[in-house]
Amino acid sequence: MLFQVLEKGRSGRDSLEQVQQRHNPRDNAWIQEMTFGVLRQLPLLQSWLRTLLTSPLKGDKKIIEHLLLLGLYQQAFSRVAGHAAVSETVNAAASLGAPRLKGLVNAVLRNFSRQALAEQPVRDPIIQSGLPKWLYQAIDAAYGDSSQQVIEQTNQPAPLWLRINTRQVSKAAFTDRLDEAGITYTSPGSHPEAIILNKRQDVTALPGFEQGWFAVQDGAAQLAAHYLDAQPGERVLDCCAAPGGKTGHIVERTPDLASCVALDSDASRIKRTTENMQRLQHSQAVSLACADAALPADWWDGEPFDRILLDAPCSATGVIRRHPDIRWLRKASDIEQLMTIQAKLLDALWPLLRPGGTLLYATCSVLPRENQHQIRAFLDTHTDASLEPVSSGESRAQPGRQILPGEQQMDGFYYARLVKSANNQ
Ligand SMILES: C[S@@+](CC[C@H](N)C(=O)[O-])C[C@H]1O[C@@H](n2cnc3c(N)ncnc32)[C@H](O)[C@@H]1O
Repeated sequence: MLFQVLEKGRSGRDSLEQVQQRHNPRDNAWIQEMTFGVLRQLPLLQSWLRTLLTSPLKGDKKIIEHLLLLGLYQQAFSRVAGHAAVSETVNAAASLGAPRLKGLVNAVLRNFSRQALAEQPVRDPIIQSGLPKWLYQAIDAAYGDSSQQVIEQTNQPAPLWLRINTRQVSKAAFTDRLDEAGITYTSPGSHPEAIILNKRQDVTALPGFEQGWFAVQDGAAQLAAHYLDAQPGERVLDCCAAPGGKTGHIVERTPDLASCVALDSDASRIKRTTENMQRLQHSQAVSLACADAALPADWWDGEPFDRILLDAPCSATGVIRRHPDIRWLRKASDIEQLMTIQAKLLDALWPLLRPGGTLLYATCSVLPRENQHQIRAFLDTHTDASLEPVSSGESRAQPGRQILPGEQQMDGFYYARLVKSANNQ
Protein backbone atom coordinates (compact mmCIF):
# COMPACT_ATOMS: atom_id res chain seq x y z
CA MET A 1 0.00 0.00 0.00
CA LEU A 2 2.78 2.40 0.93
CA PHE A 3 4.70 1.62 -2.26
CA GLN A 4 1.55 2.24 -4.35
CA VAL A 5 0.86 5.61 -2.72
CA LEU A 6 4.40 6.94 -2.35
CA GLU A 7 5.97 5.62 -5.56
CA LYS A 8 3.01 5.28 -7.94
CA GLY A 9 0.87 8.18 -6.70
CA ARG A 10 -2.19 5.97 -6.28
CA SER A 11 -5.01 6.73 -3.84
CA GLY A 12 -4.52 5.37 -0.32
CA ARG A 13 -8.08 4.07 0.00
CA ASP A 14 -7.95 2.13 -3.30
CA SER A 15 -4.53 0.65 -2.50
CA LEU A 16 -5.62 -0.22 1.02
CA GLU A 17 -8.74 -1.99 -0.26
CA GLN A 18 -6.64 -4.08 -2.62
CA VAL A 19 -4.27 -5.09 0.17
CA GLN A 20 -7.10 -5.85 2.57
CA GLN A 21 -8.79 -8.12 0.02
CA ARG A 22 -5.75 -10.40 0.19
CA HIS A 23 -5.82 -10.68 3.98
CA ASN A 24 -8.04 -11.86 6.76
CA PRO A 25 -10.76 -9.21 7.37
CA ARG A 26 -9.83 -9.48 11.04
CA ASP A 27 -6.60 -7.62 10.17
CA ASN A 28 -8.26 -4.75 8.25
CA ALA A 29 -8.21 -2.26 11.10
CA TRP A 30 -4.61 -3.12 11.97
CA ILE A 31 -3.41 -2.78 8.36
CA GLN A 32 -5.07 0.63 8.13
CA GLU A 33 -3.66 1.77 11.46
CA MET A 34 -0.09 0.82 10.46
CA THR A 35 -0.12 2.19 6.89
CA PHE A 36 -1.96 5.41 7.80
CA GLY A 37 0.42 5.78 10.74
CA VAL A 38 3.44 5.64 8.42
CA LEU A 39 1.87 8.25 6.10
CA ARG A 40 1.28 10.54 9.10
CA GLN A 41 4.83 10.17 10.44
CA LEU A 42 6.67 9.88 7.13
CA PRO A 43 9.16 12.78 7.47
CA LEU A 44 10.31 11.57 10.89
CA LEU A 45 10.56 7.91 9.79
CA GLN A 46 12.50 8.98 6.69
CA SER A 47 14.89 11.06 8.78
CA TRP A 48 15.61 7.99 10.94
CA LEU A 49 16.09 5.85 7.86
CA ARG A 50 18.59 8.33 6.44
CA THR A 51 20.63 7.92 9.63
CA LEU A 52 20.41 4.13 9.56
CA LEU A 53 20.90 3.31 5.88
CA THR A 54 24.32 4.01 4.39
CA SER A 55 22.80 4.44 0.91
CA PRO A 56 19.19 4.56 -0.27
CA LEU A 57 17.66 1.44 -1.80
CA LYS A 58 16.83 1.87 -5.48
CA GLY A 59 14.96 0.12 -8.30
CA ASP A 60 13.21 -3.10 -7.32
CA LYS A 61 14.73 -2.83 -3.82
CA LYS A 62 12.83 0.40 -3.17
CA ILE A 63 9.90 -1.51 -1.71
CA ILE A 64 12.18 -2.67 1.10
CA GLU A 65 12.60 0.95 2.12
CA HIS A 66 8.83 1.12 2.56
CA LEU A 67 8.94 -2.07 4.55
CA LEU A 68 11.60 -0.54 6.78
CA LEU A 69 9.42 2.53 7.37
CA LEU A 70 6.68 0.18 8.51
CA GLY A 71 9.10 -1.67 10.81
CA LEU A 72 10.33 1.62 12.30
CA TYR A 73 6.78 2.84 12.78
CA GLN A 74 5.83 -0.34 14.63
CA GLN A 75 8.85 -0.08 16.88
CA ALA A 76 8.38 3.60 17.69
CA PHE A 77 4.63 4.13 17.72
CA SER A 78 2.67 0.89 17.99
CA ARG A 79 1.95 -1.55 20.77
CA VAL A 80 3.61 -4.35 18.76
CA ALA A 81 6.46 -5.80 20.83
CA GLY A 82 9.88 -4.68 19.50
CA HIS A 83 11.21 -8.20 18.82
CA ALA A 84 7.99 -9.14 16.97
CA ALA A 85 8.19 -5.98 14.84
CA VAL A 86 11.76 -6.87 13.89
CA SER A 87 11.16 -10.55 13.10
CA GLU A 88 7.92 -9.95 11.17
CA THR A 89 9.54 -7.19 9.11
CA VAL A 90 12.56 -9.40 8.39
CA ASN A 91 10.24 -12.21 7.24
CA ALA A 92 8.27 -9.80 5.11
CA ALA A 93 11.44 -8.90 3.20
CA ALA A 94 11.52 -12.50 1.97
CA SER A 95 7.79 -12.39 1.05
CA LEU A 96 8.48 -9.24 -0.98
CA GLY A 97 11.07 -11.14 -3.02
CA ALA A 98 14.20 -9.82 -1.32
CA PRO A 99 15.42 -12.68 0.91
CA ARG A 100 18.98 -11.43 0.50
CA LEU A 101 18.04 -8.15 2.23
CA LYS A 102 16.82 -9.90 5.39
CA GLY A 103 20.17 -9.23 7.09
CA LEU A 104 20.05 -5.55 6.18
CA VAL A 105 16.46 -5.17 7.47
CA ASN A 106 17.42 -6.92 10.69
CA ALA A 107 20.47 -4.68 11.18
CA VAL A 108 18.60 -1.43 10.47
CA LEU A 109 15.80 -2.21 12.91
CA ARG A 110 18.13 -3.40 15.63
CA ASN A 111 20.35 -0.32 15.22
CA PHE A 112 17.26 1.80 15.54
CA SER A 113 16.62 0.54 19.06
CA ARG A 114 20.30 0.41 19.93
CA GLN A 115 20.81 4.08 18.97
CA ALA A 116 17.53 5.00 20.75
CA LEU A 117 16.62 7.31 17.87
CA ALA A 118 12.97 7.43 18.97
CA GLU A 119 14.04 9.07 22.21
CA GLN A 120 15.91 11.93 20.57
CA PRO A 121 14.00 15.24 20.46
CA VAL A 122 12.72 16.35 17.06
CA ARG A 123 13.66 19.97 16.52
CA ASP A 124 12.67 20.56 12.90
CA PRO A 125 9.05 21.83 12.91
CA ILE A 126 8.42 20.47 9.41
CA ILE A 127 9.51 16.96 10.41
CA GLN A 128 7.44 17.34 13.57
CA SER A 129 4.37 18.35 11.54
CA GLY A 130 4.35 15.19 9.42
CA LEU A 131 3.51 17.37 6.41
CA PRO A 132 5.33 18.25 3.21
CA LYS A 133 7.18 21.57 3.46
CA TRP A 134 4.85 23.50 1.10
CA LEU A 135 1.75 22.52 3.07
CA TYR A 136 3.35 23.21 6.42
CA GLN A 137 4.28 26.68 5.18
CA ALA A 138 0.81 27.33 3.69
CA ILE A 139 -0.91 26.39 6.97
CA ASP A 140 1.60 28.38 8.99
CA ALA A 141 1.07 31.46 6.81
CA ALA A 142 -2.73 31.16 7.02
CA TYR A 143 -3.18 30.37 10.71
CA GLY A 144 -0.12 31.78 12.53
CA ASP A 145 -0.47 31.04 16.23
CA SER A 146 -3.26 28.52 15.64
CA SER A 147 -1.36 26.60 12.95
CA GLN A 148 0.06 24.14 15.48
CA GLN A 149 -3.44 23.17 16.49
CA VAL A 150 -4.54 22.80 12.86
CA ILE A 151 -1.55 20.53 12.21
CA GLU A 152 -2.17 18.45 15.34
CA GLN A 153 -5.79 17.91 14.37
CA THR A 154 -4.77 17.09 10.81
CA ASN A 155 -2.74 14.21 12.23
CA GLN A 156 -5.48 12.76 14.42
CA PRO A 157 -7.61 9.84 13.18
CA ALA A 158 -11.10 11.07 12.21
CA PRO A 159 -14.23 9.95 14.06
CA LEU A 160 -16.90 7.96 12.22
CA TRP A 161 -19.97 10.14 11.56
CA LEU A 162 -23.20 8.74 10.18
CA ARG A 163 -26.10 10.64 8.65
CA ILE A 164 -29.42 8.98 9.30
CA ASN A 165 -31.62 8.78 6.22
CA THR A 166 -34.77 10.19 7.80
CA ARG A 167 -36.80 9.17 4.70
CA GLN A 168 -36.22 5.56 5.70
CA VAL A 169 -35.96 5.53 9.47
CA SER A 170 -36.32 7.95 12.37
CA LYS A 171 -33.26 8.77 14.43
CA ALA A 172 -34.92 7.21 17.49
CA ALA A 173 -35.72 3.93 15.70
CA PHE A 174 -32.18 3.68 14.29
CA THR A 175 -30.48 4.40 17.60
CA ASP A 176 -32.78 1.86 19.32
CA ARG A 177 -31.40 -0.76 16.93
CA LEU A 178 -27.84 0.33 17.69
CA ASP A 179 -28.57 0.11 21.43
CA GLU A 180 -29.94 -3.43 20.97
CA ALA A 181 -26.77 -4.38 19.09
CA GLY A 182 -24.61 -2.88 21.88
CA ILE A 183 -23.09 -0.26 19.53
CA THR A 184 -22.26 2.95 21.37
CA TYR A 185 -22.39 6.46 19.88
CA THR A 186 -22.86 10.12 20.68
CA SER A 187 -25.55 12.34 19.25
CA PRO A 188 -24.16 15.84 18.51
CA GLY A 189 -26.79 18.47 19.34
CA SER A 190 -25.61 20.66 16.46
CA HIS A 191 -26.49 18.07 13.79
CA PRO A 192 -30.11 16.84 13.74
CA GLU A 193 -29.53 13.79 11.53
CA ALA A 194 -26.09 12.76 12.80
CA ILE A 195 -24.55 10.34 15.21
CA ILE A 196 -20.86 9.66 15.87
CA LEU A 197 -19.91 6.05 16.57
CA ASN A 198 -17.63 5.60 19.57
CA LYS A 199 -15.59 2.93 17.79
CA ARG A 200 -14.59 2.58 14.13
CA GLN A 201 -16.27 -0.43 12.62
CA ASP A 202 -17.44 -2.04 9.42
CA VAL A 203 -20.53 0.04 8.59
CA THR A 204 -21.90 -2.57 6.18
CA ALA A 205 -22.54 -4.76 9.24
CA LEU A 206 -24.62 -2.09 11.04
CA PRO A 207 -28.42 -2.44 11.23
CA GLY A 208 -30.19 -1.15 8.09
CA PHE A 209 -27.14 -0.73 5.84
CA GLU A 210 -28.72 -2.60 2.91
CA GLN A 211 -32.03 -0.76 3.40
CA GLY A 212 -30.24 2.59 3.21
CA TRP A 213 -30.98 3.74 6.71
CA PHE A 214 -27.81 5.79 6.91
CA ALA A 215 -24.80 7.09 5.01
CA VAL A 216 -21.26 7.69 6.23
CA GLN A 217 -20.79 11.46 6.15
CA ASP A 218 -18.66 13.79 8.24
CA GLY A 219 -20.40 16.45 10.30
CA ALA A 220 -18.93 19.33 8.26
CA ALA A 221 -20.29 17.81 5.04
CA GLN A 222 -23.67 17.45 6.74
CA LEU A 223 -23.93 21.25 7.01
CA ALA A 224 -24.19 21.64 3.20
CA ALA A 225 -27.85 20.65 2.87
CA HIS A 226 -28.77 22.88 5.82
CA TYR A 227 -26.89 25.90 4.46
CA LEU A 228 -28.33 25.33 0.97
CA ASP A 229 -31.78 25.20 2.60
CA ALA A 230 -33.70 24.00 -0.48
CA GLN A 231 -37.47 24.57 -0.27
CA PRO A 232 -40.34 22.41 -1.56
CA GLY A 233 -41.04 22.94 -5.26
CA GLU A 234 -37.57 24.31 -6.05
CA ARG A 235 -35.17 23.27 -8.81
CA VAL A 236 -31.81 22.32 -7.34
CA LEU A 237 -28.47 21.68 -9.02
CA ASP A 238 -25.68 19.76 -7.26
CA CYS A 239 -23.01 20.18 -9.87
CA CYS A 240 -19.98 18.32 -8.44
CA ALA A 241 -22.01 15.62 -6.83
CA ALA A 242 -20.14 12.31 -6.78
CA PRO A 243 -20.31 10.11 -4.78
CA GLY A 244 -23.57 11.79 -3.79
CA GLY A 245 -23.09 12.41 -0.07
CA LYS A 246 -24.60 15.88 -0.15
CA THR A 247 -27.11 15.06 -2.91
CA GLY A 248 -28.64 12.35 -0.72
CA HIS A 249 -28.91 14.72 2.21
CA ILE A 250 -30.54 17.45 0.08
CA VAL A 251 -33.37 15.15 -1.09
CA GLU A 252 -33.78 13.64 2.38
CA ARG A 253 -34.19 17.08 3.89
CA THR A 254 -36.53 18.34 1.14
CA PRO A 255 -38.19 15.35 -0.56
CA ASP A 256 -40.72 17.45 -2.50
CA LEU A 257 -38.33 19.43 -4.70
CA ALA A 258 -39.43 20.12 -8.29
CA SER A 259 -36.15 18.52 -9.36
CA CYS A 260 -32.66 17.70 -8.17
CA VAL A 261 -30.06 17.51 -10.93
CA ALA A 262 -26.76 15.93 -9.85
CA LEU A 263 -23.74 16.16 -12.16
CA ASP A 264 -20.20 14.90 -12.07
CA SER A 265 -17.59 14.81 -14.80
CA ASP A 266 -16.05 11.52 -13.64
CA ALA A 267 -17.86 8.49 -15.08
CA SER A 268 -16.58 6.00 -12.49
CA ARG A 269 -17.65 8.30 -9.68
CA ILE A 270 -21.10 8.69 -11.30
CA LYS A 271 -21.38 4.88 -11.19
CA ARG A 272 -20.69 4.94 -7.45
CA THR A 273 -23.21 7.76 -7.03
CA THR A 274 -25.86 5.68 -8.83
CA GLU A 275 -25.18 2.77 -6.46
CA ASN A 276 -25.31 5.05 -3.42
CA MET A 277 -28.59 6.65 -4.54
CA GLN A 278 -30.04 3.16 -5.09
CA ARG A 279 -29.05 1.98 -1.62
CA LEU A 280 -30.50 5.12 -0.01
CA GLN A 281 -33.62 4.74 -2.21
CA HIS A 282 -33.21 8.17 -3.81
CA SER A 283 -32.99 7.06 -7.46
CA GLN A 284 -36.42 8.57 -8.27
CA ALA A 285 -35.64 11.86 -6.56
CA VAL A 286 -32.30 12.58 -8.30
CA SER A 287 -31.50 13.04 -12.03
CA LEU A 288 -27.89 11.99 -12.40
CA ALA A 289 -25.70 12.89 -15.37
CA CYS A 290 -22.04 12.63 -16.29
CA ALA A 291 -21.12 16.08 -17.59
CA ASP A 292 -18.70 18.96 -17.23
CA ALA A 293 -20.45 21.50 -15.04
CA ALA A 294 -18.30 24.26 -16.56
CA LEU A 295 -19.90 23.62 -19.99
CA PRO A 296 -23.65 24.12 -19.38
CA ALA A 297 -24.36 24.30 -23.13
CA ASP A 298 -23.79 20.51 -23.14
CA TRP A 299 -26.37 19.63 -20.48
CA TRP A 300 -28.53 22.55 -19.30
CA ASP A 301 -32.16 22.72 -20.49
CA GLY A 302 -32.29 26.50 -20.06
CA GLU A 303 -34.60 26.48 -16.97
CA PRO A 304 -32.91 28.49 -14.20
CA PHE A 305 -32.14 26.81 -10.87
CA ASP A 306 -33.38 28.14 -7.52
CA ARG A 307 -30.38 26.73 -5.64
CA ILE A 308 -26.98 25.51 -6.73
CA LEU A 309 -24.51 23.59 -4.62
CA LEU A 310 -20.95 23.89 -5.93
CA ASP A 311 -18.91 21.43 -3.86
CA ALA A 312 -15.82 22.29 -5.82
CA PRO A 313 -12.80 20.10 -6.61
CA CYS A 314 -10.15 21.27 -4.13
CA SER A 315 -6.89 20.41 -2.36
CA ALA A 316 -8.80 18.31 0.23
CA THR A 317 -6.40 19.69 2.87
CA GLY A 318 -9.28 19.75 5.37
CA VAL A 319 -9.78 15.99 5.21
CA ILE A 320 -6.16 14.83 5.54
CA ARG A 321 -6.95 13.33 8.95
CA ARG A 322 -9.30 10.97 7.07
CA HIS A 323 -7.06 10.49 4.01
CA PRO A 324 -3.45 10.80 5.20
CA ASP A 325 -2.18 9.95 1.68
CA ILE A 326 -3.43 13.34 0.38
CA ARG A 327 -0.49 15.18 1.94
CA TRP A 328 1.91 13.22 -0.27
CA LEU A 329 -0.25 13.01 -3.40
CA ARG A 330 -0.99 16.75 -3.59
CA LYS A 331 1.71 19.05 -4.92
CA ALA A 332 2.13 22.78 -4.29
CA SER A 333 1.54 23.43 -8.00
CA ASP A 334 -1.90 21.76 -7.82
CA ILE A 335 -3.33 24.67 -5.83
CA GLU A 336 -3.03 27.21 -8.66
CA GLN A 337 -4.69 24.77 -11.09
CA LEU A 338 -7.50 24.01 -8.66
CA MET A 339 -8.12 27.72 -8.10
CA THR A 340 -8.49 28.22 -11.85
CA ILE A 341 -11.03 25.36 -12.08
CA GLN A 342 -12.98 26.66 -9.06
CA ALA A 343 -13.20 30.18 -10.54
CA LYS A 344 -14.22 28.74 -13.92
CA LEU A 345 -17.01 26.70 -12.32
CA LEU A 346 -18.28 29.69 -10.32
CA ASP A 347 -18.35 31.87 -13.47
CA ALA A 348 -20.02 29.19 -15.60
CA LEU A 349 -22.74 28.33 -13.07
CA TRP A 350 -23.75 31.80 -11.89
CA PRO A 351 -25.83 32.56 -15.04
CA LEU A 352 -27.86 29.36 -14.40
CA LEU A 353 -29.19 30.73 -11.11
CA ARG A 354 -32.51 32.59 -11.14
CA PRO A 355 -32.56 36.17 -9.78
CA GLY A 356 -32.97 35.85 -6.02
CA GLY A 357 -31.51 32.32 -6.13
CA THR A 358 -28.78 30.95 -3.86
CA LEU A 359 -25.42 29.39 -4.69
CA LEU A 360 -23.56 27.58 -1.92
CA TYR A 361 -19.82 27.30 -2.54
CA ALA A 362 -18.08 24.55 -0.56
CA THR A 363 -14.61 23.05 -0.34
CA CYS A 364 -12.94 20.60 2.03
CA SER A 365 -9.88 22.85 2.04
CA VAL A 366 -8.19 24.86 4.78
CA LEU A 367 -6.27 27.04 2.32
CA PRO A 368 -7.61 30.62 2.09
CA ARG A 369 -6.64 30.84 -1.60
CA GLU A 370 -9.33 28.27 -2.44
CA ASN A 371 -11.82 29.75 0.00
CA GLN A 372 -12.03 33.38 1.14
CA HIS A 373 -9.78 34.65 -1.69
CA GLN A 374 -11.88 32.83 -4.26
CA ILE A 375 -15.15 34.27 -2.94
CA ARG A 376 -13.75 37.80 -2.54
CA ALA A 377 -12.59 37.71 -6.17
CA PHE A 378 -16.01 36.46 -7.26
CA LEU A 379 -17.84 39.22 -5.36
CA ASP A 380 -15.49 41.83 -6.85
CA THR A 381 -16.29 40.73 -10.41
CA HIS A 382 -20.03 39.93 -10.07
CA THR A 383 -22.02 43.01 -9.09
CA ASP A 384 -25.27 40.99 -8.90
CA ALA A 385 -23.81 38.71 -6.21
CA SER A 386 -23.97 39.32 -2.48
CA LEU A 387 -22.90 37.35 0.53
CA GLU A 388 -25.54 35.75 2.74
CA PRO A 389 -23.63 34.66 5.85
CA VAL A 390 -23.94 31.12 7.14
CA SER A 391 -22.21 32.06 10.42
CA SER A 392 -21.61 35.08 12.62
CA GLY A 393 -18.69 37.39 11.96
CA GLU A 394 -18.69 37.11 8.17
CA SER A 395 -18.04 40.18 6.06
CA ARG A 396 -17.16 40.96 2.47
CA ALA A 397 -13.52 41.08 3.59
CA GLN A 398 -13.82 37.79 5.49
CA PRO A 399 -16.56 35.91 3.62
CA GLY A 400 -17.77 32.41 4.49
CA ARG A 401 -17.31 29.98 7.37
CA GLN A 402 -13.96 28.22 7.65
CA ILE A 403 -14.28 25.10 9.76
CA LEU A 404 -10.94 23.82 10.98
CA PRO A 405 -10.23 20.08 11.36
CA GLY A 406 -11.32 18.83 14.78
CA GLU A 407 -13.70 21.75 15.40
CA GLN A 408 -16.75 20.06 17.03
CA GLN A 409 -15.18 16.80 15.77
CA MET A 410 -15.66 17.89 12.14
CA ASP A 411 -13.40 17.82 9.09
CA GLY A 412 -11.89 21.03 7.76
CA PHE A 413 -14.41 22.62 5.42
CA TYR A 414 -15.37 25.98 3.94
CA TYR A 415 -18.80 27.34 3.05
CA ALA A 416 -19.85 30.62 1.47
CA ARG A 417 -23.44 31.39 0.51
CA LEU A 418 -24.04 33.78 -2.38
CA VAL A 419 -27.35 35.28 -3.41
CA LYS A 420 -28.15 36.72 -6.82
CA SER A 421 -29.88 40.09 -6.72
CA ALA A 422 -33.61 39.76 -7.41
CA ASN A 423 -33.84 42.66 -9.87
CA ASN A 424 -31.26 41.09 -12.19
CA GLN A 425 -29.25 44.34 -12.41
C1 LIG B 1 -15.44 17.33 -3.47
S1 LIG B 1 -15.90 16.15 -4.64
C2 LIG B 1 -17.65 16.11 -4.47
C3 LIG B 1 -18.18 15.40 -3.25
C4 LIG B 1 -19.69 15.30 -3.26
N1 LIG B 1 -20.33 16.58 -3.40
C5 LIG B 1 -20.25 14.60 -2.02
O1 LIG B 1 -20.67 15.27 -1.10
O2 LIG B 1 -20.24 13.37 -1.99
C6 LIG B 1 -15.69 17.05 -6.12
C7 LIG B 1 -16.24 16.36 -7.35
O3 LIG B 1 -16.16 17.27 -8.44
C8 LIG B 1 -16.06 16.53 -9.62
N2 LIG B 1 -15.66 17.46 -10.70
C9 LIG B 1 -14.46 18.04 -10.89
N3 LIG B 1 -14.52 18.89 -11.94
C10 LIG B 1 -15.80 18.85 -12.41
C11 LIG B 1 -16.49 19.48 -13.48
N4 LIG B 1 -15.87 20.35 -14.29
N5 LIG B 1 -17.79 19.19 -13.68
C12 LIG B 1 -18.44 18.31 -12.86
N6 LIG B 1 -17.82 17.67 -11.84
C13 LIG B 1 -16.53 17.93 -11.61
C14 LIG B 1 -15.06 15.44 -9.25
O4 LIG B 1 -15.16 14.34 -10.11
C15 LIG B 1 -15.49 15.11 -7.81
O5 LIG B 1 -16.35 14.00 -7.79
